[in-house]
Amino acid sequence: MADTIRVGTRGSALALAQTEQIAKALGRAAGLEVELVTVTTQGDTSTAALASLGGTGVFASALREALLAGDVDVIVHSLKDLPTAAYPGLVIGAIPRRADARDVLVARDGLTLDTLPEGARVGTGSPRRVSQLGARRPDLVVDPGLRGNIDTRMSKVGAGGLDAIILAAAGLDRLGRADAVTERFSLSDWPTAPGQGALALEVREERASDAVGRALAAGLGAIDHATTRATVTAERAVLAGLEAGCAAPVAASAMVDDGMLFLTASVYALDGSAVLTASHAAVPDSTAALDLLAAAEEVAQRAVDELLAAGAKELA
Ligand SMILES: NCc1[nH]cc(CCC(=O)O)c1CC(=O)O
Repeated sequence: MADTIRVGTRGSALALAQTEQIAKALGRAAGLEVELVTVTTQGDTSTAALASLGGTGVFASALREALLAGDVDVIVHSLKDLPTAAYPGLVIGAIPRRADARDVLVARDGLTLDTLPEGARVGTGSPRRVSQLGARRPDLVVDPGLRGNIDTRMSKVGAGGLDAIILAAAGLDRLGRADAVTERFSLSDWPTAPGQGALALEVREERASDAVGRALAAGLGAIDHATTRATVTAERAVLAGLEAGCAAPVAASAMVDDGMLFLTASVYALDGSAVLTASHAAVPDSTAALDLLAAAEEVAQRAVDELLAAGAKELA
């Protein structure tokens, strides 16, 4: 490894924006130069439905091959697009502080979910969002074909034939497009995808032990955010525990407040006709602070047990 860290990223505007931001912070923390290397993935070039390409994992695999081959030293993922299974030879080196985990509505004429007229067309390709829309506004028409980068999706609103689309707040915020948002949904009644709004920096398990390798390890440690790591660990453990494929309608939202960890997880029937929700908390005892990572696994297990007992498999 030279004394430049090569950071692998997808080539979409959002991927480049978020990788640039975090790579700069990593370089500063490590005291090293950073260089962005764009890796094209099948998920970017194909217009086929994500599910037919093997799910959101298509975004990760080309990056991971470049990392394993030594073409880059670190890769940056949107955590919600990263499959929960461990990848041989690679580890998550850092999970930085999470951005806004909420979903937002981008609608014509300042409309909100409550004020969209009956029969309005709302675009989203996410099964979770389709289910949530069906539960909240069964009278709306969902256009499930919405794919492509964020600019393409936003151009469909208004003159493009859709009345609204639903997107992740984090993506719009990182691209500087928050001005287009007409409503931010509260996480308590519209929980979002496990890991939404968080990034993961992945590295090779076998670290270089030279000065640059040590500086990279120190930099990763400095940008890692323990609270985010705990909350996304809880959320992703729900996904793994339900043995849900990445396209399954599962939402999970965890938070740490005053040393306690709270988790709410929901599983949806695709048509929005039913939803199962489990909420659990881990509270420290009077003698010791919570081990947040252990608590994350433990609350997730309780939520999964409750959801499975309530029939989540039959729904999802
Ligand atoms: N599904 C694609 C995807 N993956 C990550 C984000 C951006 C937000 C994030 O970091 O969670 C988006 C766009 C979206 O869902 O609107």
